[in-house]
Amino acid sequence: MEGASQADSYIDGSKLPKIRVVVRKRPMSQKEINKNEQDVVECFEPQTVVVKELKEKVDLTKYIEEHHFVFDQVFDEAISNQDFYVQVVQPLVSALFLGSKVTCFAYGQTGSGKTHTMMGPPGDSEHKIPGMYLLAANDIFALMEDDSMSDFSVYISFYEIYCGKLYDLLNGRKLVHARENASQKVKIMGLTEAQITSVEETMEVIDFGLSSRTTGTTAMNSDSSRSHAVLQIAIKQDNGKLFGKMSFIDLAGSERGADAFDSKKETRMDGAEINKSLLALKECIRALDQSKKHTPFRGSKLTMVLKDSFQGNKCKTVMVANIGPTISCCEHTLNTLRYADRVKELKKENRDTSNSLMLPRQSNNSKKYELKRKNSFEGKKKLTGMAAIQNNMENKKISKTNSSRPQTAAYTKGNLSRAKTGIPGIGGGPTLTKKPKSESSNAGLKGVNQNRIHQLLQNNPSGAAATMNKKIVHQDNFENDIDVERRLDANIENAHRMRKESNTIDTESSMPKHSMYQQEPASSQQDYYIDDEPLLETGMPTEEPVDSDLQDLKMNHDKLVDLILKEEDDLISDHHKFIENTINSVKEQEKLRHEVNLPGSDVEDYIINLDRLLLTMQNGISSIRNNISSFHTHIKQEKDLSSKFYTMQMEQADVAPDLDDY
Ligand SMILES: Nc1ncnc2c1ncn2[C@@H]1O[C@H](COP(=O)(O)OP(=O)(O)OP(=O)(O)O)[C@@H](O)[C@H]1O
Repeated sequence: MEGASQADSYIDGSKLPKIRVVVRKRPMSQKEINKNEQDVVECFEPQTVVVKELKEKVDLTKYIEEHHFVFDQVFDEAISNQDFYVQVVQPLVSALFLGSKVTCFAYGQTGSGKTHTMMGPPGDSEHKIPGMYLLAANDIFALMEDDSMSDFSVYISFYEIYCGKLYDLLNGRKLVHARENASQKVKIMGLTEAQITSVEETMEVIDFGLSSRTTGTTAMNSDSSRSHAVLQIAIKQDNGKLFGKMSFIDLAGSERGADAFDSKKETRMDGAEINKSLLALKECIRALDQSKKHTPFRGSKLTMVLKDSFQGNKCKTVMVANIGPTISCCEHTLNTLRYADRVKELKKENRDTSNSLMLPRQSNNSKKYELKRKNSFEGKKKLTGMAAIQNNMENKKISKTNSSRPQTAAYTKGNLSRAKTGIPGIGGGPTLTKKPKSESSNAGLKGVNQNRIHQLLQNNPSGAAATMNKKIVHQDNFENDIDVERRLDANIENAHRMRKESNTIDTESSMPKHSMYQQEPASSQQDYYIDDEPLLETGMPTEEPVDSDLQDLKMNHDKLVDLILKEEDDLISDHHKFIENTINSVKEQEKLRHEVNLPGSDVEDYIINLDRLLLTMQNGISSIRNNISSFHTHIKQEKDLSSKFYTMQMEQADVAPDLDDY
């Protein structure tokens, strides 16, 4: 993307397809370079990615099998976050201001670059490379300055889905529950939604959420690769009505699905849940892509809370498949690409072999939409961002640790003035003056029109970062050291060379030069989706195990895991109710005891009432203990089923056909 001007790159949000699937390859890490690992992934922009898998025959000779995939767009290791944003996420921001619900998923194995893409690499505020969250926030607040948006406000929520449960990252990781209301809308009860008015506040809030994400109480749930992180930015009218919503989902490591059959119960539970949610996600996106009447959003908590992002013509979704480059992650890379490929099967006519973008780059079509302006919402909050969150938490007397979170120098308010952030693009943009409400409300019943969005995004502040591309690429690295810079430079040069050299894919020349490699005849390899069966043991969310007995076992196991997770939820809420009832009962008993001591009291009446109260308590205890016992039985069954599954799978692997049979 070097050299592409912002104007050339602008993609009109109204022209976006419902689903886009893009691939982003990360560069080699220093560790991988030190280990002399091979780079086995080649991206042929704009749409093709080729993975060279090293295989072994029974006679131990090695050969390469090439896997070709085609997506809406692929990006190699040379792409910076800024350029990636302009190509992939900025069109979503444009669609957001047309009133769409837009969603960006980052999918891939642990360490493939999901967080790097969404959050940017770790770094102090001076040298922080922004990820998609902040780049989008930057544009959102630039667009919010438009006169037509004066009666709208921006809200942010940030939560995590771990083992089928929702945790509010802006409220001390408090457990919250999703409920479907009478009009079948899914609401997360009690989820913190903070009003934000600037990029700086957005940064503070995200940073706060992330700090509570990494301070989990157990080693297991503090591992971010085991949970999905959902960041939602909502634009609401002043009367509280939702106008548009942008959701970023940093998905759990895709390889975690394989943990469904681990030896530890905890690991199995969340492995099964991750597996289930990634499968359900794929089905929901496919349903959206194919405009199906039924969307199976009830398949998992993840898809349930994102229900409104899967329905309606205005929903726009981008799935980013992050992949690693090396031979050691080859299997996971293939699984990621297969998953992404199934999310949206590109129709033949969309498989572009030319070098042009599939998407229209610019539109003159100015689509206007009508919005009713209503009187100011009286209950509008005064406090915004972190101040609102902290105020809220203080009011609720939430744990000390959260409210007294140490502010890092980088994110302390005041340190974050636009001019000082050091974030490429923030501070360099045009100054847009916001008209007073009375003036803008004379403007009529309009929102931001497409031409205006185009104009603002073209000139947007983050566009200033285009001039810093080289710096960004250098800083988008692992250890920020000189070696890594050199390596990245070399990688970038390589990528450019490859791009130039390869309008057609030459299997022979693009094969890694290594003595152990022996080229297998490229017979079937021109075709796509070679060796495309899902493999259970790989960690790829699995659809159907190879054998029907295994399939039955897996289905039963899934059901049992669902049941256990439900039992856990029910037990916690039943226990809560029991405690409340017990407190009331104790108060009543205390009253009875007081009354029976008064002169002339009816002792027989006292005994009857006491018996009633004790019986109710006893029934409560028995009911909870029965549920505990049934829970233990299911846990045992799940363990047996899991080891039976594992044994059968191993047996099947033993009798797997010889490679030569293919
Ligand atoms: N495009 C990139 N350019 C430079 N470095 C990258 C890129 N993508 C990823 N990295 C680096 O690779 C390492 C792993 O990336 P990251 O933490 O984003 O992976 P992840 O998929 O989010 O893993 P997890 O699931 O564990 O959160 C990090 O050091 C990150 O900075």
